[in-house]
Amino acid sequence: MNWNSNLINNLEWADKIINIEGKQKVAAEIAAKVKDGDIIGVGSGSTSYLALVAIAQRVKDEKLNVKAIPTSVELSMFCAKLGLPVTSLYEHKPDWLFDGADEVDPDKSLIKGRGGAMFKEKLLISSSAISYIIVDESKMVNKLGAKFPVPIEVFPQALPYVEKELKSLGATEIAIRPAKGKDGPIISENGNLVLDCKFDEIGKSFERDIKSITGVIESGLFIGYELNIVMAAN
Ligand SMILES: O=C(CO)[C@H](O)[C@H](O)COP(=O)(O)O
Repeated sequence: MNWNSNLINNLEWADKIINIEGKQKVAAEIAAKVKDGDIIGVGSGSTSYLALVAIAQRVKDEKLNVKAIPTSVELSMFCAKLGLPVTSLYEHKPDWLFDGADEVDPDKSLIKGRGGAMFKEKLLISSSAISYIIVDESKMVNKLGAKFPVPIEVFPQALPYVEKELKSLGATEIAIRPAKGKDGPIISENGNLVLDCKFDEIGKSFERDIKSITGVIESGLFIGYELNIVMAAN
């Protein structure tokens, strides 16, 4: 068993990753982009984890000087475990980043945030010169919202107001994301609630419309960003 597979086997969700071989192949392609001195933004989720493992392997083998900016506590812990030095947006701007997505439409717009990390993920994508989004065929949709609701991070006391505003934007279902392993709602890494919101139609202005509601920290809609979609073969 090599170094990579040891780490992957240690993950509690390793056996749940769909199309692991295809994603590992793409992870190797992403790792091949690493240059000495790079500052790399690290997205959250299982696909990002596979890319991180491949990058850490290259860094270790070739003794590269690379720093990561993780988008969640989970990925920060993985960076530590993999021996990848971590930095922050205070000190560095990412040269490039990789991340996953829950849905990708034909215009390369995304829904992200199954892991609840969309605020930091959007901050990193907005701060980075180049963004690689790793997906497979299962993430491709004709229309955003086809498979996933839109995650929205909300300041807790703003909940009644935000719900009212989301309904007037056309939300047909609004669910407060429940925690696992704790009673009550999930609390994001920024101390907020996460709503999962369904809309019949997601218009081009929706990302801006949702963000303009006082109390909304961020949504998982990524519309009109310059993204490189990297597809894992099935
Ligand atoms: O946005 C995310 C986390 O907030 C993830 O990138 C997205 O949920 C995809 O995850 P996975 O690679 O595990 O399918």
